[in-house]
Amino acid sequence: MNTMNSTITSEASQPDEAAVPVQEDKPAETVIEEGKTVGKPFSDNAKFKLRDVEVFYGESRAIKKISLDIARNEVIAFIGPSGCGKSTFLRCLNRMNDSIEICKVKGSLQLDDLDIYDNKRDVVELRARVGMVFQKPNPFPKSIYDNVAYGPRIHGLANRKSDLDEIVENSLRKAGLWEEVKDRLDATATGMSGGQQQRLCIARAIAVSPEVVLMDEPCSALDPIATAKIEELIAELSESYTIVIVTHSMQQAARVSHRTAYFHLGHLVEVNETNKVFTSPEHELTESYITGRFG
Ligand SMILES: Nc1ncnc2c1ncn2[C@@H]1O[C@H](COP(=O)(O)OP(=O)(O)OP(=O)(O)O)[C@@H](O)[C@H]1O
Repeated sequence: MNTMNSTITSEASQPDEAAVPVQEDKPAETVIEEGKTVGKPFSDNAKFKLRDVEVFYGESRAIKKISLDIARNEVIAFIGPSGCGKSTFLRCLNRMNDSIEICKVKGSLQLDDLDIYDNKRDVVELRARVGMVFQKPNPFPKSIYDNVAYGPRIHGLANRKSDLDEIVENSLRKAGLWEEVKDRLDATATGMSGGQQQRLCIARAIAVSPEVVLMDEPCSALDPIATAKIEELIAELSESYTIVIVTHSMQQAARVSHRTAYFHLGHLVEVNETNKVFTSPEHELTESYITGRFG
């Protein structure tokens, strides 16, 4: 476990190091010990080993000494109130935060034995291993085929057209989209429904054979039927990939994930088997959140 540098009393948007009173509808004496996460944050089969991770936006510390393992082929859900740092932490896993100039990441972040933040790291290669699907479907304004073929082309994964065709077909099949689009691969992707576009983005992400797929609220722009399709897909994909999903829906976390991580004010408060988090959480802040007392 990590060193515990300070003790911070819960609640929102206060200066980092201050101990501040909680709001009335929150547990009165709840404290979060920095760097201390209850439950089972570590694994014997880690794909990611993340230790004492801190993320700063300028002077403001958005992630506070988080340590966590993410296991191979697990689906882990990140949940917590708005602004608690779920997306910020997720984006560290493939250095998506690099594009934000004021953002600085500290600590040790390893993918297998590779230091993700090594200065010499090829970020394009890293993102091929750790793909990402965003909140809003963001297909390129190109054909369905070219969206999926884009990554394999830039990474030189296919020498012949027939190889590329095969990658495109397999990726669309894995994303549960092949039957719907096989007769219109040349049609523009932006003409598809929102749910189809999101499955296309998943096909695009898996076309470069990533080991990990990060999903940042992938269903928040979708209707319940499209959401159900993506959730089925997550279950199928978890046989081949490690999946990290940020979600505001506790029902979704309960349906799709093996472990759930509860974030609060930049701390990782609790990580446990999903069933345990939702039936008998160990930390009172987790309990307050899942019972709807705040969030
Ligand atoms: N680009 C940025 N510049 C400055 N501060 C940022 C930036 N992105 C996020 N933050 C801040 O970092 C903290 C964590 O934000 P983040 O988006 O990671 O939280 P979240 O839990 O994913 O929230 P939500 O559920 O609302 O998407 C917040 O205080 C937020 O205001």
